[in-house]
Amino acid sequence: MSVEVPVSCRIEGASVSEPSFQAAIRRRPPQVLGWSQLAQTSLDPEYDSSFRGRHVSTNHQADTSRLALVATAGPSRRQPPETIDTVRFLQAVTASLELEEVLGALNEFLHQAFGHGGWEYRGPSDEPRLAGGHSDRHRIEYTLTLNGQDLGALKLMRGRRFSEDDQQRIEGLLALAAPAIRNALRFSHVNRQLERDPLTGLGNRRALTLQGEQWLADSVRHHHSLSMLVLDLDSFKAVNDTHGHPVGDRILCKVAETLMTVTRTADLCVRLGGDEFVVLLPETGLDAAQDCAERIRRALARQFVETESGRRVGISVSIGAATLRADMSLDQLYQHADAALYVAKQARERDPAVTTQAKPRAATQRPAGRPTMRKE
Ligand SMILES: Nc1nc2c(ncn2[C@@H]2O[C@H](COP(=O)(O)OP(=O)(O)OP(=O)(O)O)[C@@H](O)[C@H]2O)c(=O)[nH]1
Repeated sequence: MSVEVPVSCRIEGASVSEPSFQAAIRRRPPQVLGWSQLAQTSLDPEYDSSFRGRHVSTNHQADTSRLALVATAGPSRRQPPETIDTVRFLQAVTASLELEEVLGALNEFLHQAFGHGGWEYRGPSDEPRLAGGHSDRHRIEYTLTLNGQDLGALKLMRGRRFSEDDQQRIEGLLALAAPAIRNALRFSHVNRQLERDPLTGLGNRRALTLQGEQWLADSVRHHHSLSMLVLDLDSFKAVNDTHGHPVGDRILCKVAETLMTVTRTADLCVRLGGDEFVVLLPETGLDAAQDCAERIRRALARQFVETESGRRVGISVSIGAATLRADMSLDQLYQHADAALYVAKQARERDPAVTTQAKPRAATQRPAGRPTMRKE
């Protein structure tokens, strides 16, 4: 029986294969390994060349500041098992590509073997931090790397110290889990890219749908308000036509930057497409949403982009606001905000000095052909 099977069939297609990892596993065919064998699998110097160093950098010798091992309070009460079912372990950590689930499965195993009470994972770059259990006085932190690739850092905590034996065994399991963590990180990265507008770095329509549906359900469940702003730049076509698309692009980026500055971290700012943006405001009623819209409009009115010839191109925007009412879908919330935007645009066309966004009017209809929130 080969433990290569669950790894390759689960991971193939989602990431490149890891020949060194598979080669190492192939040399240890038995399903159940003793701890000493497992430690050798990952740490045997024979494998160092194929692994290009250890999968797991413990730093406990090189960098003691990363490792806060506190003196033991007494003898260990719980002995780790003498063997580990590597197939079951690999099946558990490769059963999902979701980082949270991979780390959950890993920590479940670690908990069974070492009885740690809590863990914290800090991913590389902008990965969210994940944690489980509770913090405790004895901590050990592993910096995870796989063939030189940063996989983040995992901190384990428990009420008694981690012995040298424990550390070696934990390293063995982390080494086995490293490819699964790497694949989950890639999956998470790809997913985030899919929800991002490449020009401005804001969320896109997909992000709005995913996050919006969740916030809408939360708002209904907890009777919280939820509001939406729909923004559309004024005469943006003329900006493009007069100054060229690169200047138009810089204006779109400036709008995104301003939205991120003016709104709260809890709000979601997305570029829906073209010169249209949406801000979703959780726990916000209509009055507060309109205040926010006015803050955005004023902030944008102070911004400009300078052309190569030194001309300053200002930014003008119309904004519609709407708040969630009973039985509204996300798309209906968008349509209400969009109707308010339409009123604001019309008012501005009649009188360019009109500044504020209009309230939604039930009777207001967009001309046919306007995109709905769901349309790609
Ligand atoms: N620079 C740039 N322009 C874009 C992009 N996407 C869409 N556009 C342009 O945005 C313009 C939007 O034009 P319209 O929808 O007519 O809007 P408008 O000129 O702002 O008109 P009003 O909304 O009525 O004030 C079009 O000229 C599109 O080509 C982009 O990524 N970059």
